Amino acid sequence: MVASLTSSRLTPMFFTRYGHDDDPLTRALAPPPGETPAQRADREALELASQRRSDEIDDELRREKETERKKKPVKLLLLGQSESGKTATLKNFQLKFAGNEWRAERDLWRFVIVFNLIRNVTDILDEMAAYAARPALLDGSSSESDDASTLDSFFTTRRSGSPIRFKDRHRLLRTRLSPLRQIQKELEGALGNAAIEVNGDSQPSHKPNEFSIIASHGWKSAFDKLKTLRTQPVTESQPSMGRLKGLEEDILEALEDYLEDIVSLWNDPVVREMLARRRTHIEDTPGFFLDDVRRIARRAYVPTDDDILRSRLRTLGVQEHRFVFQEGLTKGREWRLYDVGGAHSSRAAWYPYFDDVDAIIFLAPISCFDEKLSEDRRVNRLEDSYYLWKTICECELLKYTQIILFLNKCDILEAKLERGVRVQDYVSSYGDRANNVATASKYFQHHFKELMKNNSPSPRTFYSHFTSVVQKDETAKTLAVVEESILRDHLRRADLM
Ligand SMILES: Nc1nc2c(ncn2[C@@H]2O[C@H](COP(=O)(O)OP(=O)(O)OP(=O)(O)O)[C@@H](O)[C@H]2O)c(=O)[nH]1
Ligand SMILES: [Mg+2]
Repeated sequence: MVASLTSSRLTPMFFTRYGHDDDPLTRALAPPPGETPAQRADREALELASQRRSDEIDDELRREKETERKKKPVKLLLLGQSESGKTATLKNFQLKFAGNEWRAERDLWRFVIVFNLIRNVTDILDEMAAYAARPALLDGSSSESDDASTLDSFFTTRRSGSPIRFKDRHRLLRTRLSPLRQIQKELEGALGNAAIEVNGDSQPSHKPNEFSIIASHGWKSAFDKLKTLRTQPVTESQPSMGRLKGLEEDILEALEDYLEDIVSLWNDPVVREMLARRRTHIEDTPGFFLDDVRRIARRAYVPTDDDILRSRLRTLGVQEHRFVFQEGLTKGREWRLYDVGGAHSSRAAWYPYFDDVDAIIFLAPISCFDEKLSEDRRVNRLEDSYYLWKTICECELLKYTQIILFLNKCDILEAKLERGVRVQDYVSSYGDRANNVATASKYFQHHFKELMKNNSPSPRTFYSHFTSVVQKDETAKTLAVVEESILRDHLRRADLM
């Protein structure tokens, strides 16, 4: 190198000032004057030995760096509005990559599933009561006066001139099933704040501080609480500790006692008609288990993977889940998944996590084009997803972070369109495109892609997947692709550091 520089570029002046003989380093490295052949051999042997040692140290440093690189946890943030499927995606990660933890928690999910089932029942009872209170409004004729206003007598209403009449059996069902409300309350107490859904403007009265970092609310903390309650001995000073055992027994007895009534309520044509008139698609709501009541209301019931994926416990604040992957490309490596609460009140807690994540999975439920946010009934859910997506794409702090979009709830979208709900009635720009799942999902995907392109601070790749994250086999395939893509970025980042 020096030779070529010497011949082609350096000036005579350079040689005058920095000639080899004058260079201090050259002088220091030069053999001592008058060195004998034996001294020279000793010196060269010494130099060789120190070179070998230096190479060994370099190798050691390289190995240490490689080990560090392999050990560095992969950090993944799950974002999206409430009920978009973030926690369900996290469950799929655990199911596919960390089966031991998944199996260890299986029996605890029973509490959540039974809680969801009981809430399905009390939701129907609430709908009946609400309908009884305001039947005329619901049929679009506010002037209509009905001949009954309470469920205790009967209620009637009119649609296409045909009255609905609730009979004594409905009153009886309502009375007999009302003790389930107490069990629901106790389960809410055992599972914590995550069990309390926000509806409309109403907030839970004991609303927690949702802005704390790693807020202790969600499935993880609910299960920690259950585990403690389950293992603690009953003592007089701590009578509450034995409550879980008592609660478990109460639940099992109640489910056996009320099984036939629950089935009757759900299969009753008059109740179904009332739900239809109230436009309450209870079968599309999160944590719907009424079709499985005979399977679930048994002592021997063990939750299946599908049941767990379909169960619902909302997340508040941000929850960190650490798994050492037992499968996949990153087997042996720790992943830290941050599952956030998607409701408006939880969103301020997201920001501190943007700084140091390898990737984001953004969940956009595309079935919800005709729905409103539960925490703010004025806001269309699809519009809210677009808005959130745009905010994430334009964030400077996330400029170099890989963002993967899951266009989720495709199964519900398909069912909805087959039921005759028309996208164009809610999304005017949809025009007269075909009202089927393939066309609609592509249309929504295009909109998300455009938002990313137009709002990212610098060009980035648009990664997207059509998902129904309650379908575990399909989701497992998607997650394998996602794992590879995140790992690639993660290693690139680790190399840069
Ligand atoms: N049918 C269907 N249900 C889904 C899908 N994704 C999620 N769900 C269900 O929707 C409900 C809500 O999902 P979660 O994963 O709890 O939603 P989240 O985004 O974590 O909601 P927050 O914790 O409130 O922010 C659960 O009962 C899920 O089982 C889907 O693709 N299809
Ligand atoms: Mg959640």
